[in-house]
Amino acid sequence: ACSRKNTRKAALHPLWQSPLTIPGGTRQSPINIQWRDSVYDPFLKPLKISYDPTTCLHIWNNGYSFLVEFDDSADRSTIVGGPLENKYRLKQFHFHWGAINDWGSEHTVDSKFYPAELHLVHWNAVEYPSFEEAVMEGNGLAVIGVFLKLGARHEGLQTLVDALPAVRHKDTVIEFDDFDPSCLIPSCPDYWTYAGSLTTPPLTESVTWIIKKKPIEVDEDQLEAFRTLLFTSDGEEERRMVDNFRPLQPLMNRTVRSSFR
Ligand SMILES: CC[C@H](C)CCC(=O)Nc1ccc(S(N)(=O)=O)cc1
Ligand SMILES: [Zn+2]
Repeated sequence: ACSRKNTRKAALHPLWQSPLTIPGGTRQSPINIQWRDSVYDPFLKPLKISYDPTTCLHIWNNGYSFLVEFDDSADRSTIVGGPLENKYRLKQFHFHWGAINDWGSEHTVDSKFYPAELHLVHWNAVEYPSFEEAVMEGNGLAVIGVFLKLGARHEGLQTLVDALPAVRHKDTVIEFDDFDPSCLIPSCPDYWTYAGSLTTPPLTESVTWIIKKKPIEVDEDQLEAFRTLLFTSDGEEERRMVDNFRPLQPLMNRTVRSSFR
């Protein structure tokens, strides 16, 4: 019998209609974080987070997730330290979640999925003139990942949840101000860090990932509120915004470092 040449085509993911792995990609995200394979790095500094709630601008549904965007025209909401060599400005934060609580996060820890994951997206405004340029550079972006687990109601998240009905459809936006996203970040300083990529197109390999070890707790109603959003615009046949996470990507030649023993 003839042996079928193993022509592994890049699988297409229904949500993004683009290759799951970038051809030639060596640092794609998300990945599974194998706790015992992570390497403690004593030279990692604590992450310093300084957000100004008055930089918060609006919430919008971009058809992949809902984003809260910030005024990044000055160094008013920034992070510095941790694995970073420069100060990075907060541009937006958004979430990824599942149709049910058994999955939804993009990263996994020892192959465990969380029901959702928060991404706070920052860009290197010291070295690059704009977010759009930083997106194309190896050290252009820094994304803090925070896992969400089912538990107590999160009061800080509730102000966001209350605004979601107003951005139910793709390309809807509402003004949203005076929100400090540091209320969504666990106080425990422990994190993992690795070199990765955006998890939606353009999938550029420009992200220093900082994944918090501790999750935050949210309740079932708050997760359900995420699932009432739609991928589709007003007037289109409704498709619920769920399972908006990218499949796990190969670790390849990377080490995940931990800030803790
Ligand atoms: C020209 C490109 C454009 C400007 C990029 C727009 C953008 O912000 N994309 C983005 C941001 C974060 C993530 S994630 N999920 O945190 O890895 C995925 C995609
Ligand atoms: Zn994301």
